[in-house]
This record gives sequence, structure tokens and C-alpha cells, in this order.
Amino acid sequence: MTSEIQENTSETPLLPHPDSQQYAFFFDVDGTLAEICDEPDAVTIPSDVRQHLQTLFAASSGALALISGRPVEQLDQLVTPLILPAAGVHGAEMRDGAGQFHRVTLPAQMAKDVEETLAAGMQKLPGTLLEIKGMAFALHYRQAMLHQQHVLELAESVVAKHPELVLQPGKCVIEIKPRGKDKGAAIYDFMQQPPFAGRVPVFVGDDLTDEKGFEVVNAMNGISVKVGEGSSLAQYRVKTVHDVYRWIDALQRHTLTVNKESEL
Ligand SMILES: O=P(O)(O)OC[C@H]1O[C@H](O[C@H]2O[C@H](CO)[C@@H](O)[C@H](O)[C@H]2O)[C@H](O)[C@@H](O)[C@@H]1O
Repeated sequence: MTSEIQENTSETPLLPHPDSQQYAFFFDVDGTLAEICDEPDAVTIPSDVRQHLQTLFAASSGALALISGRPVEQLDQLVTPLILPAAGVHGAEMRDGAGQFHRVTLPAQMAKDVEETLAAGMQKLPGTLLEIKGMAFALHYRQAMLHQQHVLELAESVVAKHPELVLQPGKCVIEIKPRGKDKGAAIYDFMQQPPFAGRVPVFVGDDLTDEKGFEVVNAMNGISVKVGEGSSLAQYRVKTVHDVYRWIDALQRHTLTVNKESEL
């Protein structure tokens, strides 16, 4: 297993057959199931895509999970009415395959200090946005690119004071999250439990935070798919979120066809 990020060259992802009960599906959300937009609150997942996820979820006996930097509560809203297994806040929250909820918490005083420091710092940087997730924080600068360096310095100063926290850079965002929590660890945890255990993991993601997931999936001889440009550990690549939608549609159509054939 290598942690070096290299340019991948494969153009077309394999289409695994979900009806075979062989695969476990893991999807990142922002930039993979949802188009990136200026406001984190404005993000949506089209209803037909949610329906296709539902078909895949059923066809794989529930071996489909969302793996995101967003809190699980937001993920539920984005895929409503589905309630899917999910790792939120880069794995600091988890709804496992049995529906049990797990969450890392920070000591209350520490969380309060960090929140106050970040709120005061971000207030001085007009156009930036602070997302507070309880045990993690997202410092957005998409609409204030001139403040990118200031945001980074603010985040670094907090992490320097609190070694339990680490930085997680993303798309026009610097996140601060609990040390030891990442998408690779979350996928690994899912793969230890039913209905995921014993299957081949498939992970689709677009961002730096997804690289840990690709690393773990590659090490498990799974299928890793990067959305968009840039160096990646992923084995396969699609260009856009719409390519992901088409891929999911093809997978669920295949499932429906196979199910119909088996009824004959
Ligand atoms: O792991 P993900 O599902 O990809 O979530 C990562 C972060 O996504 C969100 O921020 C990003 O998407 C926003 C909406 O498109 C965009 O405005 C922002 O610039 C991006 O960084 C979300 O707000 C974060 O909480 C997630 O951690």
C-alpha cells in the first residue's frame, strides 16, 4: 500500500454487478452525489438519483453507505426519505449497518474554546463561513478566496494548541477534525460488519479527504473511482457528477433487469 498520490490513467470504471451480492458501495457526497455550489446549504441530490440509490441499497442487501464530511443529520436530509448507513464528519459520526449511532465528542470546555476562537477569527475575514459540527469545524473561503491563507493560519493555530485535532483540507475549505478519524478508517470499520463484511468495496469520491478511502479500498482489492481532475490514488476516473449519476443509473438498471430475469 502506498500513500503517495499519483496520476491515475484508467478512463473507464468497471461496472460491478450489484445483484451478485459481491459488492459493498460507498459514496462520498459533495462533488460526487451532489454538485459543488457556493453555499453548503444549497446542495441537493436529484430525486431520481435518490431512487437509484434506494434500488442499489436493496439489491445489495443494505451494503451501501454514505461517507462524508457532513454530519449524518445533513446526509439524511439530502437523501430523504432514505435512511442509509453513513459515516459523517469524516468518520467522527457513524450510523452502522445495524442502524446503531456512534459519535466522537470533544471535552465540552475544549469545544467551546475552539468554537469561540474560530468564530472570532472568521468574523474578521468577510465572506468566509464557519460550519460548527460539534466535534469538528469547517472554515469555508469559497466566496472569499483572498482570505485562504488567513483561514489556513487560523486553523493551524487552533490545531497547534489542541493536538487531539488535525487539519483536513478540502475544496475551498479547511476542516478541523478529531485525530484518527478519516474516511479510510470509516470504510474499514464498515467492512468489518454485516452486511458489508466479505464483499468487495467500491468507493467513489472527488476530494482530498477521499484519498484515505481510496487507499483502504485499494488495499482491500476493491474498486476506487475518482470524480474530476487531479492526482489521486483511485484506480478509475469519471469526469463529472453527472457521470456518477449515469453510472449509478446503469448499475440499478442492471439490477432491475437481472431481478426480472430471475423471476421468469
Ligand atoms: O465529504 P464530502 O461529502 O465531500 O463533504 C465535504 C464537505 O462538503 C461541504 O463543503 C463543500 O461543498 C460545499 C457545497 O458544494 C461547498 O460550498 C464548499 O466549498 C465545499 O468545501 C460541506 O459544507 C462540508 O461540511 C463537508 O465537510
